This record gives sequence, C-alpha cells and structure tokens, in this order.
Amino acid sequence: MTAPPLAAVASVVPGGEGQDDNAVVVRCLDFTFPLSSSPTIQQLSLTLPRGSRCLLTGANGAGKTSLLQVLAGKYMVGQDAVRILGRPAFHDIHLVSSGALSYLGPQWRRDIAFAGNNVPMQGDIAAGKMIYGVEGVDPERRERLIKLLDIDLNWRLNKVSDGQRRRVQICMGLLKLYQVLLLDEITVDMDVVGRLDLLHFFKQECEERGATIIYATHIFDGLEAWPTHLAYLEAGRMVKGGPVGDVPELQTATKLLHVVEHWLREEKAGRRQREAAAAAAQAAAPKHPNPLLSSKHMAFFR
Ligand SMILES: Nc1ncnc2c1ncn2[C@@H]1O[C@H](COP(=O)(O)OP(=O)(O)OP(=O)(O)O)[C@@H](O)[C@H]1O
Repeated sequence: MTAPPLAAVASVVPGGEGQDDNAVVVRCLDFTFPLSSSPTIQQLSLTLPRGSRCLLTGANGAGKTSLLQVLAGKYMVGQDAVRILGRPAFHDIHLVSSGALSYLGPQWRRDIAFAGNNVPMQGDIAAGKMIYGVEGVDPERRERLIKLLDIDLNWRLNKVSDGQRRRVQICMGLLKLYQVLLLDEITVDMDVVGRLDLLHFFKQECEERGATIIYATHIFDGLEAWPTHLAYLEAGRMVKGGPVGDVPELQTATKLLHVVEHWLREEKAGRRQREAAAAAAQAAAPKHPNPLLSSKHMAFFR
C-alpha cells in the first residue's frame, strides 16, 4: 500500500494542528478519580513527537490504564494539561469522532469498539459482516489488515476463541487512519506470531505515515527494537522516561524484560522498606490517650 503523505494524514482533523511536531503533550498532569481520596496520576509530563512509539509500563496499579483513558479524552482534565495533535483531548470531541485519536483497551474482550463507540457483543455475527460494515475505509488497508491478522471472514464472533475475537476487534479498530493510537494491553490473547506481526505493522504505521502510538504492556518479548520512547510509572508518577536513547539502562542491557524487572524489584523493595519504617515509627510513638474520645469517666456523666 502506498502511504499517504504526512500532511494529508495530519489534515484529517482540521484546525491547523498538523503544524505541531508533537502529537502528544502532557504537562504536569494531576488526575484523581471522582470520590477517590488519593491522586492516581501526579505531576506527569510527557512529550511525544509525531511518528514516535512509546512503551508505557509499570507495576499493577501504577496508573497506565488511567493515563491512557485521560489521554483518550474519557475524563475531563485541564485544557492545557493534555494536548493531542495540539487539541485538548477531552474538550475536542472531533479528535475521537474523526478517528484521529483512537483507544483500544481492555473492554475489547466484551465489546466491539471503533471511533469511540462501544457496542456489546452478543449476536451471532460473521467477522466479515462486521469488518465490511465499517464505512469510509480504504479497501486496500482493509485487505491488508485481514491478511495480517489472519482473520477468517466466516468466523461467528460468539463462537470463536478469545484470541480470534480479539483479532477481529483489533482489525476493526485499525481500519480507519488514526494519527494517535492508544493501546492498552491489546495483545495479551494473541499468539506470538500474531503479536509480532502486529507490532511490526504498528512500527510501519509510525515510520511511513507519522502515526504516534502509546502501548501499555507487561509483555516485553520482541520489544527491544520497537519503542522510540519509554514511560515507566510508579504510583502515578513517571519516574523514568523519555527517548529510549536517554535511558541509560537501555543502552547496556540486551533484554528489555531484565531492565523492567530490575526497576520493578527496586520499586517493590523500596515500598516494603517505607512500609516497615512507617510501622516501626507508629509502634515507637508514645501512646497518649486522646482527650476527645469518650472514657468510662465521661460516660458516667452522660
Ligand atoms: N474507576 C476508578 N475509580 C477509582 N480508582 C480507580 C479507578 N480505576 C482505577 N483506579 C485506581 O487507580 C490506580 C491505577 O489503576 P490503573 O488501572 O490505571 O493501573 P494500571 O497501571 O493500568 O494497572 P494494571 O497493570 O494492573 O492494568 C489503582 O490504584 C486503581 O485502584
């Protein structure tokens, strides 16, 4: 397939934001879920130029999904805190409705999703009917994706395996020419060949037509040469990140898995140490009775 010129792709979302070299700009982002007592994302800054591929990682609960959802415009944050293609992710609904900003997340196990619409998957529908039902798609791109994802158009979506259903869902999510793609662990159900082929496709998308991708994952096999940027979150803060060339550990290690494992173990040890110190401090603190609490003596006068 001949890649369209970058300027043509950038003009999918009107408004002149195509002049901006950065596809994603996050400035000192703080985010707290409604009714939550503590912040999930804290003082997070991240800049991704067009065409970059960012690996987003961190321990369970570090805030990866939350960050991707904020970037996808699913939660309201300050207009300057998150700019996608030069526009505020939450406030500019055209970003998602045009397909320029696309998010593929964990809900895909149960739902079909594309261009911001999620449809619960219940019916006995053929894969081909769903894929060919999406309008305004480049037929060459559609054929390429069907082949890449090894999809049998006769698969009935309520009867196939999780991995097969996932392939159809990924195909539908990629039919339109996104400019920024947010991937939240979408390859977990896929076999090794399917996953590696897909990662190669994503790399081509970035190199050939300047798409920008953020990929959150815990699976590092075959990812060594994939990312151009990295973001490692710890309790909602980006403690390591930026262009991969600026991350010293990535220059010497041969396996990404070993680098991230080391960070995760260090983080866990640090957390344990802090918890032990806090418990020791609490145990050592003098135990003064709280004068505001009721006592047997006070109870006598009630
Ligand atoms: N809807 C919500 N309301 C309140 N807190 C939430 C909500 N969703 C997530 N959290 C909290 O935000 C924190 C970050 O969760 P998040 O799902 O973003 O982490 P993650 O890094 O994606 O984890 P994992 O690797 O397990 O997928 C967790 O402490 C979680 O409990």
